[in-house]
Amino acid sequence: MISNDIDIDHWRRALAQHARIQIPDFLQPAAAETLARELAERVPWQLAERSSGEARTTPRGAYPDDADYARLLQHGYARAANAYQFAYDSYMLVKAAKEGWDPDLLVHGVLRFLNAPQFIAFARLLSGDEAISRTVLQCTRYRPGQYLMPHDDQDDTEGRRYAFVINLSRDWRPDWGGQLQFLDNDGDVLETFLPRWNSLSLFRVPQRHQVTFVVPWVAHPRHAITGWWLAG
Ligand SMILES: O=C(O)CCC(=O)C(=O)O
Ligand SMILES: [Fe+2]
Repeated sequence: MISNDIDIDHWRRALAQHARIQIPDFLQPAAAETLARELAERVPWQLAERSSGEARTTPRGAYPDDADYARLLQHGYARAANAYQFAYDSYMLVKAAKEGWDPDLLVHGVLRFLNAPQFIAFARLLSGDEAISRTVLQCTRYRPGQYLMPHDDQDDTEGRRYAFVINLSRDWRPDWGGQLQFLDNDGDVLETFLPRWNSLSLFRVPQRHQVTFVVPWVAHPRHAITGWWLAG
């Protein structure tokens, strides 16, 4: 599934030095194609948003209708003036696997693959973090008007060590928004990762970052498989 051509030593040094990297051509091309098609055509999306003041993901099979969706988005925008907000589409792979949802989807295999001993060994090698013991995962989709405001991914209960994003949308343009940006405490943008086709964005947690607002003229959604490497 993962490309055999990744220069692990190079990326290990870059990650140790910068705490964030973007590896191009991460998956083998056929795997990237297959997963991209699945995200575009088969994944039954849920809406993740925070307009009530708490993170919520719509239950399986209960994506809001157009009117409810528009209302939720507008509530989120109104509250975004003063509070942390986000709105994006998600498919909760860990929960889906636990509860046996949609067994025909190939993305379940990605969760298994990214938790196999060989992959955990790869994660430890790349990061130098021997405490990494498992991977949690979700599929994500960002459409026009969706976004994820600045946050740092710190989660004391889960033990997140690294965050990663496998980007599966083609030919992403910088004017489309949907960029992963790293921020300092003054609000300056330290670095921007365009969600490039088949790249792996990988960064140490905690770090302040955001996914910028996706513009109305975007040609297609921003699809990704994203997750964390956890300790313990
Ligand atoms: O999709 C991305 O580029 C980053 C997503 C993210 O920061 C998150 O889900 O916490
Ligand atoms: Fe994040």
